[in-house]
Amino acid sequence: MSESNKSESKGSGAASRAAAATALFQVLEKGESLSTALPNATSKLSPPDKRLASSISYGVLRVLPTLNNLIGAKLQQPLKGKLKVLHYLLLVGAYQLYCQRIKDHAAVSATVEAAAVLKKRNNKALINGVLRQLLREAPDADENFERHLPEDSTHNHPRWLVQQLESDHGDKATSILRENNQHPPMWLRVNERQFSRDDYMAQLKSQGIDAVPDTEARNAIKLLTPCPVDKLPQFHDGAVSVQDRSAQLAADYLNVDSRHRVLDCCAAPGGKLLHLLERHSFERPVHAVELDANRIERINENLARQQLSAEIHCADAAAPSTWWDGKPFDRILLDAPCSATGVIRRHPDIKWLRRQSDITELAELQGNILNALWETLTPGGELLYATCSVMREENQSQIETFLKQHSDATLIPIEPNQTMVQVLPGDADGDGFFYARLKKAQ
Ligand SMILES: C[S@@+](CC[C@H](N)C(=O)[O-])C[C@H]1O[C@@H](n2cnc3c(N)ncnc32)[C@H](O)[C@@H]1O
Repeated sequence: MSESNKSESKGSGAASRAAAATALFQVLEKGESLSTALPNATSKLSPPDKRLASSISYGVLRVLPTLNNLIGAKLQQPLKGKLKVLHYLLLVGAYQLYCQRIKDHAAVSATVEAAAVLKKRNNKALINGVLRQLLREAPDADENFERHLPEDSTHNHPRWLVQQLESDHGDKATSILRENNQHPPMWLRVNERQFSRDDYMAQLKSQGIDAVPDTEARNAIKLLTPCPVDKLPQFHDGAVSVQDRSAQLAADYLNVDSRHRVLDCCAAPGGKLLHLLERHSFERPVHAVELDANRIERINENLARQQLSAEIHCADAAAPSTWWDGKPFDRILLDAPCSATGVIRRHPDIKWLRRQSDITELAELQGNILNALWETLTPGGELLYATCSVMREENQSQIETFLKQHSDATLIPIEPNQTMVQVLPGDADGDGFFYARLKKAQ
């Protein structure tokens, strides 16, 4: 390797650590979501450096309190103000040593160099000092490293969330907390217009990609190792999409056929909409409502990839007078905006961004949308209420309140003996989701 290549690779190692620290700073100090902060922080990095910055940032957010304890014990005083970003750089370093088990001097050097990338060259000695101490104490690769990590009694969750999960789920709270800290698998949805699931499984096998079918969601396949979508056979022709198996249950639970007039409410990025369109050749256009114009772009991209279409309204679902033509719908899917507490393993930033007060505010918003949509449903029609939340207030309590206020609404079972379905994170290796099916009296 030439001298210039050597310095480039050293520089890019530092750049990925600096980008991870910047993304973490934006999430934890500025309240940005990781899905916004990370692309901004890594925009100039090469694909491998992007992947490294991403795996470090996601990983740090999974075990944040544990790493904070580890760093806190090494610092004489907390890093504040303009130096705060260096606290996040230390977390990045500690994560590599303890959790990625990159117990190597090169990882430490790259993280120390990252201080310069962050324009904190004068503080390199501080980063070096703390990380060298951690390097000495971190376990060897074949040791049980977990016993070297400080205990965190809240399972690396904020206390309010632990308490709420215990109150809502009793004994199951511990397994939810544990699942939330796992790395989620990659699930695919096979487009049954193009392939049977068995045929697509065979395609994957021929490419050396190991996968298993889900036992319940009939289009769902779990990859045993995540892989870039470009490597998936005919991905760009719409043969498959990436979608968790629990989200795929919506298409079964909606109880829809091609004669129905259908509304997909709160539709972006269009995962469930596309699933419905792949399965049914509807006689009339499917309507979709979404408030966020930028996210509608995502629906349009997904429709274009699959060469499918829908009637899309950029509007507030809670105000039907602004988007509804007055013709009632036979089936409505309401995939309501929610706390996303069922998908923390995919979005660990949710643990730190969500506030307890958000839950009540979201429940109110969901209730408003649900009440407004009920007017647009035909007598005898059905509405499927869905969230990716595990909070009672957004789920069971929401539906119980609705039933009390609407004498023309009844719950119809989704599964035998189950009127409301709460899938918990990790059930069948899927995300946490809630479903309830409401029928309007004739
Ligand atoms: C859970 S996501 C929907 C996911 C989507 N159904 C899918 O399967 O890809 C909720 C969506 O609701 C949208 N939303 C939030 N408030 C809304 C409102 N008042 N009216 C319409 N859409 C809204 C959000 O912008 C977000 O895209």
